[in-house]
Formats: sequence, C-alpha cells, structure tokens
Amino acid sequence: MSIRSGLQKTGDFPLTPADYTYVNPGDWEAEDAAPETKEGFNWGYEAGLDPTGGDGEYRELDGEDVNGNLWPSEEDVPGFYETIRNYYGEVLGLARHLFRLFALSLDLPEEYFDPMMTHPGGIARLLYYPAPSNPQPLDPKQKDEEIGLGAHSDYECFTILLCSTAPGLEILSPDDQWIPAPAVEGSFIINVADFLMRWTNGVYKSTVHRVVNRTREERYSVPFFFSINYDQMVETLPSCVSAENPSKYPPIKAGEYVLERLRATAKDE
Ligand SMILES: O=C(O)CCC(=O)C(=O)O
Ligand SMILES: [Fe+2]
Repeated sequence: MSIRSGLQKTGDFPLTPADYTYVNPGDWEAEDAAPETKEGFNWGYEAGLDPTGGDGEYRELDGEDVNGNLWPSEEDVPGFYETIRNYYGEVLGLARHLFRLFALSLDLPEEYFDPMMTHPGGIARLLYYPAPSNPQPLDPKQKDEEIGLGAHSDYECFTILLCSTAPGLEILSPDDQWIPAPAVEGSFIINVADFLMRWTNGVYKSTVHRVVNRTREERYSVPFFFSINYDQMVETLPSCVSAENPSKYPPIKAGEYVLERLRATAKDE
C-alpha cells in the first residue's frame, strides 16, 4: 500500500479527537481565524521510523524523551504503521539530502548540517479536506468562504508536501497575488519555512500559502515539516551575516522556536 492509496482507506479511522494526534476542524485555529474544514492525523519523529535508527538522543519539543505518537492497532488499520514507516523513512532521507543542497547554496561545506540532523524533528500529517458545498473560482477581489486551511507560513526549516489528490494549494506571490499550485502527480512541493528564514537572516524567504478546495472532490495531502534536532542551539548562519546585513536574531534552540510558534497558534493556549 502506498501512502497515497492508503490515505483514502482512513475514512473510518478508529481515532477520536481525544487522541491528541487527531486534529479536528477548529482545533488548531487562532481564535480570530475563519473556521477551516480540514481534518488530520499527526505524528512526529521516532527512531523506529528513521532508516538510520537515529542516535538515541531524540527529545520532544518540550524536552520530554518519550515521543507522543499514538498509532491505531494493526487489527484496526492493517498495514498503517508499515506504510507510514516506509514513507517517513523516504522523506526523511530526502530532507537530509535537501539540507546538503541548502548548505552548498549558502556557501557552507556540503556536510555542514549533517550533525544537526541525527535525531531531527519531523512532524507529518495526513490531511483530509471535504468536498466544498459551494466551490468558488479564484477571484482576488472576493473573500473566500470555505477555506480549507487559512493563509500561513510553516514553522520549521522546510516542508516536503506530497502532491495532493486534488489541486487547492495557493501561494502568495511577492506582489500579493494568490497563485494556484498545480497538483502534478508524482511530484513534491518544497516550501521554505520560518525557522530557515530566521536562521539564514532572511536570505531564504518562507512561502505564505493556504488551501482552498475549488473542486467538487475531496482532497487529501501529506505535508512533512522538517526541523533539525530540536535540542540544537542555532545562531544566524555565518555566511548570511555581513557588515551591511548584521544578524537580526538572537541564538535559539530549534525546538524552542517551533514550540513558541505552535503555542501561539493553538486555540486554547
Ligand atoms: O494541504 C496542503 O496542500 C498544504 C497543507 C499545509 O500547508 C499545512 O498543513 O501546513
Ligand atoms: Fe502549511
């Protein structure tokens, strides 16, 4: 079973909103945001999902050394964990490879980031967007009523987004226009996220994006939010600082930054 074909089988998932990894519409919206229609199943890094086996040092965002993943039993959803493990292992490998490309692009040695990705943070989600009751074409002058996921940028270093089953992702261009990102089967979209923007002193810019399902179909997508080791202390990268562009940010641990952002977004915190 591939992750994409497996997605449709999770419709009668035996999890309830009480399981914190299952996010219901409304759970993660800021209080003043318009309601969103998405639902999702979340999980994070665990050594058993890492083809390298990890280094045994993984800590949750809050420093806990037990991961908070909850999995449905093999009996309830046969093959689920195995499918996730295969997919997660592959995207983890891709993320580590991408970081080598980021290093080269930033005039750093290719392996610069390798020691910071030995037990990396990587939250992934299986997302479901119902078919809208009243699909609307993209119109820059009209306010969208059925937002699948409101405008935001992601918090980690970058996001690897598996091509969704239906289009719907829209990207905000530098001149403030929403541009639809086509769903090209077999492709990934890589979105730079806020921690990488901070770490590179703004050299890389995070992508502002949202999801509006304008089709009559349900939509499934699978983002993987990649962070370096959460306990890694990070200072602005040396190649992104100069006399004209001094560091704008104090040092911070990667996990501390992500946790701050998640807390600011969670509705009831
Ligand atoms: O569903 C998508 O295509 C994007 C999801 C997303 O942006 C997110 O979960 O942060
Ligand atoms: Fe996002």
